Amino acid sequence: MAGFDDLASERSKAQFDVEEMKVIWAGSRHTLEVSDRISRLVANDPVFRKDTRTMLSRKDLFKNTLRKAAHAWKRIIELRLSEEEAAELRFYVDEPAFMDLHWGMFIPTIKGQGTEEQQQKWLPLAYKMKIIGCYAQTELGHGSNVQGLETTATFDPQTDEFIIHSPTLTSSKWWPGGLGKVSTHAVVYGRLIIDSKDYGVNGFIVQLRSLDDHLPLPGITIGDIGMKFGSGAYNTMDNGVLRFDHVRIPRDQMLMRVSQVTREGKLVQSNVPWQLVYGTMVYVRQKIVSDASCALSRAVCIATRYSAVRRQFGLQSNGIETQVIDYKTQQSRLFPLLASAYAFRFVGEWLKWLYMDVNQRLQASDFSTLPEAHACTAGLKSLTTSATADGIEECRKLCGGHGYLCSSGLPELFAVYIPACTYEGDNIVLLLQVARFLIKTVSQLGSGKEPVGTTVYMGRVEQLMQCHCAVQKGFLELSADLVQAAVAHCQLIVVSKFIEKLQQDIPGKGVKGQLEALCNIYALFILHKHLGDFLSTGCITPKQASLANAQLRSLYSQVRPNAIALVDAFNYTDHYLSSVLGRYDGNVYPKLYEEAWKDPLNDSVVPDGYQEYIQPILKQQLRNARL
Ligand SMILES: CCC/C=C/C(=O)SCCNC(=O)CCNC(=O)[C@H](O)C(C)(C)COP(=O)([O-])OP(=O)([O-])OC[C@H]1O[C@@H](n2cnc3c(N)ncnc32)[C@H](O)[C@@H]1OP(=O)([O-])[O-]
Ligand SMILES: Cc1cc2nc3c(=O)[nH]c(=O)nc-3n(C[C@H](O)[C@H](O)[C@H](O)COP(=O)(O)OP(=O)(O)OC[C@H]3O[C@@H](n4cnc5c(N)ncnc54)[C@H](O)[C@@H]3O)c2cc1C
Repeated sequence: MAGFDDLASERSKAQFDVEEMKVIWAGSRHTLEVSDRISRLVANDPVFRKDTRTMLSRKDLFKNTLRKAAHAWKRIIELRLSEEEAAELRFYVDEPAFMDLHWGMFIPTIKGQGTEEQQQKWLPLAYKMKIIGCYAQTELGHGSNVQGLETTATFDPQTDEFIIHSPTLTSSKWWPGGLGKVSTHAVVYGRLIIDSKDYGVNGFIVQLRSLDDHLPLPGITIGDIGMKFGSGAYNTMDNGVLRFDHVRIPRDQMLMRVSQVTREGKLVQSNVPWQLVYGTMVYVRQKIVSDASCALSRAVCIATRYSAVRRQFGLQSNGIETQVIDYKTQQSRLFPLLASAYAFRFVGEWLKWLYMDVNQRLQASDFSTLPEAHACTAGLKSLTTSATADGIEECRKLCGGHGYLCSSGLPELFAVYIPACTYEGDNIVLLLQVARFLIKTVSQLGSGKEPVGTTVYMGRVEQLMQCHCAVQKGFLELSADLVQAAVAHCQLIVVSKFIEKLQQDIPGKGVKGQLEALCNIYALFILHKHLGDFLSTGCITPKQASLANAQLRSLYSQVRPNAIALVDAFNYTDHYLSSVLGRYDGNVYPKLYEEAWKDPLNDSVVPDGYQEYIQPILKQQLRNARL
């Protein structure tokens, strides 16, 4: 039968050791073992089903998310899962929820910005989930411009407290996930005011709801901000609105690793840079890059399997039509995305290392690599999320009409994923940060300060000094071009980290060869996409451009017999993929047919509303009534 046979025969063509590739994708044998075990545990638990998600009302959807989150927590406790296993479990439950913000932002903020005393007080409560926290930074009027936040935290020396207040409508906190209906606490970012003087934005731990009956505490107004893009999708999350009316908190609830306010109301700066107030964003952006490879690989897995099952035109001698994956146009759209998924995986691995390295240096009071870490996390977050969002949509199109069905898994994946281009920093705003960093680096070239790390190549490019002079005349005027320069810089990082990966010891028959092909596809595809820039700047000649294109075509042919095995190496369960088109067994058509009948619209043969709205048209009663 079509599908079963197709994928089985594709798998038999693979020219490399898929099991070893799974290890490379996972990062280590240990990580593969953990993710494999936990993904199956989630897939086999009926509470974690997600096939009806797009059909539920918002209230039912949200309650179901709460049920899953509670069940996940119960399983984590019962099975005594380690921190790593628990994180995998939350990942495979695959439903945005308040837990993401509690574990992903609230706890890391206390760890990164709290003093040791504050960590000792708050972290045990948060780890045991005796309190649930979120990250309340963005306001109705300001998100990108963090220094423009309006919420105030005024020190009252009489009572040794801060008064947290929302002075205007636009100062209402707006967007924080987990805030709307669940969180008991938040890290709230507001302006520190002492003796009428404004000391800029700082973080404060604020209790929002009673731990007895969950009602908001006096002076606090909270709610959900409403439905978001798509059905199901991100609507499982209670993104919230929050207002303060002179809410008092003890002085020791200001996060004081960066600066402290004494009992007398004096501000004391510690030796760490003030930018650490932005530290959680660096951490989360780094994570978002790895997550991009997951989302993109998921879409690519669906589109690749389906492209091998789907047949159109070109009857062969045996009377069977051509698999659409054999069309060169399909390959030229699909394989660069497959290569990107691998590229983002490896650059994500490197970024994780960079982040850990910066953290270790910070502990030892070495702050020298913080600007580079900020530029890399900001730029790579921007590049990978934009490419992934576009890539998921391309995968939907690669699946033709059936890709538009919710049962393909792609519409919901797209709807869940696209806000990643906005949250944790709008992608253009982040590229402007990279551009600033690049200009600063260029401006130091003449001073004898050698560029290091990801900017080391700048020392070799003489024209850069002239660029600097031009840019000094008007950063804002040239910002659209500077954004392109920032993207190019980030692409260079992605390609060079892929090459560095290939220089490592890579065991397994044929594995390295496949990765080399993917790396070359990634690099040549970028070159092909920006051919005009490369030619107009004289970086390559027209002859080299056509050689590059020919090489790209030949690489597609090289990858073709391995395509299914390359997506099998992601080791995704059918539960995680939640796609009829991407099923491991390729049994697409019978299952699509079966799925259709599950739609609530098919509960009755004659639809509700027939008598009121269809029958009168057919019987011409409406027209007669008008005559
Ligand atoms: C799962 C989904 C959950 C979602 C959650 C969210 O969305 S949460 C909400 C997420 N919200 C957002 O993502 C909001 C996005 N907005 C922002 O992050 C900031 O407002 C900004 C960076 C755009 C501007 O900052 P600014 O007005 O302060 O102005 P400036 O540009 O002049 O920078 C001053 C200096 O600081 C440096 N520096 C900056 N950032 C960092 C950093 N992270 N680390 C280290 N350093 C950093 C910068 O390089 C510069 O250094 P220099 O040159 O003086 O040595
Ligand atoms: C699903 C979701 C979850 C979120 N979760 C949280 C959360 O948990 N906690 C939290 O605090 N926040 C959260 N946010 C808020 C998020 O961080 C902000 O929306 C984001 O930082 C973008 O800010 P903004 O909305 O102010 O966009 P804006 O800055 O208003 O962007 C609008 C447009 O202006 C452009 N623009 C802005 N500034 C510049 C500039 N300087 N130069 C050129 N162009 C510019 C942008 O590129 C964009 O095109 C979430 C948002 C979403 C969508």
